[in-house]
Amino acid sequence: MIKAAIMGYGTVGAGVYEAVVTNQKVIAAEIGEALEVKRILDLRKFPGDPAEQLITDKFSDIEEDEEISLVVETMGGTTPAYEFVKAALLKGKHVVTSNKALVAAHGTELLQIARDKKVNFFFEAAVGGGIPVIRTLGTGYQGQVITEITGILNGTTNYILTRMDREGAEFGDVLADAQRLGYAERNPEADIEGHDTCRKIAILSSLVTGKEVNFEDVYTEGISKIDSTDFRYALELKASIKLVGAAQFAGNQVTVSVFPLLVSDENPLYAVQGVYNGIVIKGNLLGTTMLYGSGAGKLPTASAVLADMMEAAKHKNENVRFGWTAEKQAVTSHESEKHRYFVRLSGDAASLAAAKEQFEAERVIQLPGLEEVAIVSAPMTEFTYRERAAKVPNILAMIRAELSER
Ligand SMILES: NC(=O)C1=CN([C@@H]2O[C@H](COP(=O)(O)OP(=O)(O)OC[C@H]3O[C@@H](n4cnc5c(N)ncnc54)[C@H](OP(=O)(O)O)[C@@H]3O)[C@@H](O)[C@H]2O)C=CC1
Ligand SMILES: N[C@@H](CC=O)C(=O)O
Repeated sequence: MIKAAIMGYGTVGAGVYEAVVTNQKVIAAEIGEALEVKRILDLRKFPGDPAEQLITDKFSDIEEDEEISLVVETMGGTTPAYEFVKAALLKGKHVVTSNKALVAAHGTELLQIARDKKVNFFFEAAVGGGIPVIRTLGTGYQGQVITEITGILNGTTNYILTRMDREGAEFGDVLADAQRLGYAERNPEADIEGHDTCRKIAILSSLVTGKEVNFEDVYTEGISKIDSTDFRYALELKASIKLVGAAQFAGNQVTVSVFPLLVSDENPLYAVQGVYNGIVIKGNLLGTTMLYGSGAGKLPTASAVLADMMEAAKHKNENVRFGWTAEKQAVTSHESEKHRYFVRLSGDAASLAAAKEQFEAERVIQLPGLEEVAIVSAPMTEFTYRERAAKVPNILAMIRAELSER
């Protein structure tokens, strides 16, 4: 019998408990013994909950319990998650977490402690919710060179953008729905301003390079400036707007950034709607693949946590080779990245003339009833865009664009 503890009985933690109880027969058949949750750490009491008797508010009840060999961390944030996870690993317990803030900030150290202690530190649920992207990167892509990852990695923002696009819904209303459905972070600014996507693409990039990609080196823009007029233009361009984390790997040249992207209906990410995530991975042998599935929510996320628990149970006495080393991976400035740019301008002739010239405009879009105009630029680097934009008066907004030339 494997005895586990869950730290944090919120959306994901409760999902993990439910998954372990509901699927106990399947789990036992697969790992050859029963998996039981012995303790749950939370500050609240949960009267009437099926797990009520397991709740404790003392971490020492888990840390000091030698029967507990597997700890799941689903509290979120880094304090006290870092302290508790480190202590559990140092006690020789396996740790599974869904907490990307923890993994991005302290993953390097925690992976090393796990290696030293011959236990495992797994975090499948930290990226892509229920999508097994981390294990797929580690096993399914073995032996080939990964050149690019572009992913919709945040369920909350994709849910918000989809409803703004499809229903013309207001940003604030749909954010409240995402919170009610358990998709959003405790502080939803982490979703909206792109910080959550930033941590996720930094984690994926660290896994690809085998070195630590510091999330603080990742250029990050969120979706708070996207408005309903942007979606009117997107419709005209047969496109939609997605928040993406994008990384390119060319030898030791690595660029990683997060930004809203106009994607045409020919791009596989266009079809990724609602809380779903889609992660396009390019490899030198396989070409392009896309992983797709629920990016947030109670049971989809619990499914990824449970898979990690099973993997730890199958490797009780060994550390599975996984993660990255303490070597730092330099991240090249995002100014070298090349895009097309969708640029909105106030409608005066001088602005439009300057924009057409500076951005080598491939398209000009004038929508009825708007006292403004927009262009789609030729491809150019961020550096060139910024230099040229300084010469164009009255730019209202800019969104990077992945549009075909039709
Ligand atoms: N929700 C989702 O869809 C997904 C979430 N994640 C990640 O999983 C983690 C958990 O998310 P989620 O379940 O949504 O968050 P919740 O806020 O729903 O749950 C966190 C739980 O941990 C408890 N908690 C917080 N601090 C402590 C503490 N010091 N001691 C004991 N209990 C504590 C909270 O209690 P209280 O409420 O009383 O503070 C709450 O019950 C986060 O890192 C998140 O980023 C990853 C993938 C998807
Ligand atoms: N807030 C996150 C939760 C999962 O990681 C999201 O919306 O994707």
